Amino acid sequence: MISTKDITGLILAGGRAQRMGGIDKGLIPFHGKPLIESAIAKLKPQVQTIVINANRSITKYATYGYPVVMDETPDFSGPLAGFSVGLKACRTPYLLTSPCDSPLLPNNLAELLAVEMGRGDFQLVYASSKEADGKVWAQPVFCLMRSNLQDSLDQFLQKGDLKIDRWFKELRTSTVVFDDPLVFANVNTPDELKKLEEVSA
Ligand SMILES: Nc1nc2c(ncn2[C@@H]2O[C@H](COP(=O)(O)OP(=O)(O)OP(=O)(O)O)[C@@H](O)[C@H]2O)c(=O)[nH]1
Ligand SMILES: [Mg+2]
Repeated sequence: MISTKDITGLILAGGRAQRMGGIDKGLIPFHGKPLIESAIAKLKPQVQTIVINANRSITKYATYGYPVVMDETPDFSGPLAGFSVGLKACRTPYLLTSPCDSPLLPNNLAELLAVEMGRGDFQLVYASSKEADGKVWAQPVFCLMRSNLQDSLDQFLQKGDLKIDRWFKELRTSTVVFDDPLVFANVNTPDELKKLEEVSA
């Protein structure tokens, strides 16, 4: 059984946030508090400790009391660059990832992904959401992986590939479908931020 103490939570706050006007998304207020505080509050009870991946505002992110790791590549090459430095900083057997811009992330994310991880010989289990129309969508930035995947990921990135789904295809993976699509709602634009505040008031 994988327990809370076996898991480090990695919050991905390293993107450019271009659709948000290029400001640092993790620090935008959501219900009056920086978005990242919602992610920290949701993840904290689910993991032993947290690591923040950011490429800007490092001093500000550091005030939350967790290690802040920057991408090793300076070109904003996507979330896998964050996974890579998160795996290097991880001191537990498992790493759970979540973006900084999904403030309603599931309270049972770690629990359900860990149960699935224990059901088979999997290396990584990612979340999927069931939308109102019944369609199932992969939510690959919400995933639980074995922390020994560092070499696999670095070899993949060295090939020049950045696509998360192509890395997953190299691994033994499974998924867990969450029925409430709202828990993965993410804010990419000021308008989406406003709408999500309204529905989660
Ligand atoms: N470490 C790292 N994380 C990234 C990078 N690009 C995106 N992410 C993270 O991946 C998650 C999903 O990315 P997006 O929703 O596209 O966020 P974004 O790239 O900041 O926003 P846009 O520039 O508008 O696409 C977010 O948590 C981002 O912080 C990157 O180059 N490096
Ligand atoms: Mg992006």
